[in-house]
Amino acid sequence: MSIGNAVASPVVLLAGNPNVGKTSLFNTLAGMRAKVANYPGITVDLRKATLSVGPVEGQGHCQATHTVELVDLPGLYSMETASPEEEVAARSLRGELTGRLHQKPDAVVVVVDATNLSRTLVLASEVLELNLPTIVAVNLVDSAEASGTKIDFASLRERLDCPVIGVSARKGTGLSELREAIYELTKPAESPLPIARQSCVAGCKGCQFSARFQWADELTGQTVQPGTKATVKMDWLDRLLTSPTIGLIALLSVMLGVFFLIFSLADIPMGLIEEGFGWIGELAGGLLPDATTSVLVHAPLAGIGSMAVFALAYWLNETKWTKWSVGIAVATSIVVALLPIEDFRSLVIDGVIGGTAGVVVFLPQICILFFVITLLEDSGYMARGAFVMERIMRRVGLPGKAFVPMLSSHACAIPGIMAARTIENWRDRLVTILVLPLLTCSARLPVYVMVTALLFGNDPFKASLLFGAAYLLGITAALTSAYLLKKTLIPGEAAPLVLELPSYRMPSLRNAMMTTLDRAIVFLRQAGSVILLISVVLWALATYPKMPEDQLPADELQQASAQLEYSIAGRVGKAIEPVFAPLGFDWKIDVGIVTSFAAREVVVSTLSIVYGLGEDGAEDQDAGLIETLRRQEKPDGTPVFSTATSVSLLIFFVLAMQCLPTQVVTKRETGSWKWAAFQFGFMTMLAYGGALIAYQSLTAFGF
Ligand SMILES: Nc1nc2c(ncn2[C@@H]2O[C@H](COP(=O)(O)OP(=O)(O)OP(=O)(O)O)[C@@H](O)[C@H]2O)c(=O)[nH]1
Ligand SMILES: [Mg+2]
Repeated sequence: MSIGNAVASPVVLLAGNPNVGKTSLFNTLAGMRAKVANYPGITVDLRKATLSVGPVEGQGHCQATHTVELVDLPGLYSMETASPEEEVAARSLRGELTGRLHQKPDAVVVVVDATNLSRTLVLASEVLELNLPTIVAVNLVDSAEASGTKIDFASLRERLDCPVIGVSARKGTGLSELREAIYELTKPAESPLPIARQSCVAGCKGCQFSARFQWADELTGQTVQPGTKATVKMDWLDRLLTSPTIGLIALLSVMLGVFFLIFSLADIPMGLIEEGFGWIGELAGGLLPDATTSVLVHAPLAGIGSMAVFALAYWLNETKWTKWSVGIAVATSIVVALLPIEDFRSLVIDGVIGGTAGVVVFLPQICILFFVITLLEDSGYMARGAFVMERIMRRVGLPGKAFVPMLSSHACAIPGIMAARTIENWRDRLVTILVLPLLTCSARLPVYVMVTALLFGNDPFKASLLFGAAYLLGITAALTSAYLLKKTLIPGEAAPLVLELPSYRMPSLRNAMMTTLDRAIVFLRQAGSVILLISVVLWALATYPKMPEDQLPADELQQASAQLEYSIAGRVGKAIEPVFAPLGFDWKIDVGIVTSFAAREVVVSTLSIVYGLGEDGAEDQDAGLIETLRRQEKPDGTPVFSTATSVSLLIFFVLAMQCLPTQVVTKRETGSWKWAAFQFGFMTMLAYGGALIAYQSLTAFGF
């Protein structure tokens, strides 16, 4: 333990080759939920957790006596590294990253793969030579056992001269022993003996690498008895799945299957959520103060309610209560308290409930998507997909290593852009970062579902085809943009992928459920904070200023929409109408386009507020967003959401850069606002151009 910093817990590093299960072990040991998948290069930065350790007592339970800081490192193949994330791991091991960790490492757990000991022990030999207190954790013993492999742990322990423990991060075996071993190495000792291990490559100059491989091979030969139940040979399957044509067809079919599943399974839960919100709306309508309530009752009630909503949104978004945020909350609450009763009812029913309901109904689709994708990733299939895509990616000048960032960007561009750190070459990395936000992230899902439901409400097959087409458009746009960037602004050859195919592993249901839960929480948090607040602001913009009584049209059915046009949102929408008219958008859609530049999902809530307010009678809310949108007509009596307009809207949302947080991360990772601005510019142009072409050609053909 470092001297002079007596309170800090000992630092224990989890190191090892990529894909040996370090993060899985970290998650099970410390109860964390860091991202895990069956291909290398998932973890790209340090992650820390507190772990209680102690001796094993009685029933094999670990008696916690002190805590250590457990650090999950990115995987690395060797201490002599090339890529930035491997560098992070190597420097942490050498104790050079003391700025990020409290202190130099006190102990290391080298994780090796029981099903591939000879390869994964190579790094262990390098780590052991750092002469730190070290434990070798042989992970995946469940898989090794299943194939009948026998490992002589006692012999390994003796030859490596350090504790060697067989563990399974998946099944939880060996974890108490591992905790105890960590405890033994980190407990305060009177006068720790310096460690001086012998190098397995001593006396070998210039042949270090091959000498290490030879050493690891020999050691494995002496201590491992290969399984008699030879592992199921999947070579033929891999040949098919990684072949250029069949592999691509397989990948497309798998994805189409996933979308079909989304549409056929999400219907019922989506209906339930919609009904639930309808019911909440009715309940609120009944409970809220009405014209008969005294202002003395209504005003304080409204003020307190508003404060409660702010508290919820701040809490969900982990916003600190600063002078500013308290000021905004108090000021808004006072305004809300002073609202006329009718406006207050509309704020709650149309703004708060309508705005969040519009987005939350898409939760089932997001859950199903992440559940299935996580299972696919964990099984090892996605790594085969990587091989297929790699050929195409290399042709357009993207490095093979861009696959993982591209795959993560299908959840959210932010972790995708961070994952691009695995790409060594700066130009390659820059191009990858610039095109990643073109891939379909989960925030686009609500828009995709809305449009597909508008067009093919009752046909899950056609809906999944259109959905797939939107994904494909994103991928094609990303690849084409990368190609063009490589040809013009940022030239250079792309490095090929040197990825070995991970073996198929049984996907972990628990992992899939946890990932799904995480994504659901992120989504709901966003709905309950950012989207809720934007919805309220938007409601205000779409409600005020009020049209003077004497100007309201006599026909009651036209009053609401006249009032909407008179509001600030209406005026802005009308002002920019000429800009978007060639794309087939009316001014109400334009309001949605403008608000969604902060966050894409907002367009859905905007449309439900704008069209909800524009229709007479707020009671219409519980008809559901899709029904409301379908009913909308242009002055000439044709539907607003015609095929051409719907497709154009979809294309706009596939291609547009509408996410402030992503822009901030692009700036951080590229070191300059210039690239973030460039990204915004080219994507917006692409979106406008794509939607324009689609709308104009579809209308020309009479759609
Ligand atoms: N059967 C089995 N699978 C495991 C075990 N531990 C991890 N896995 C699987 O192995 C794969 C890789 O796990 P990760 O924890 O992401 O590996 P990692 O070492 O952190 O990988 P990088 O971060 O890419 O270096 C995942 O598919 C896990 O589900 C285990 O004990 N048994
Ligand atoms: Mg990891």
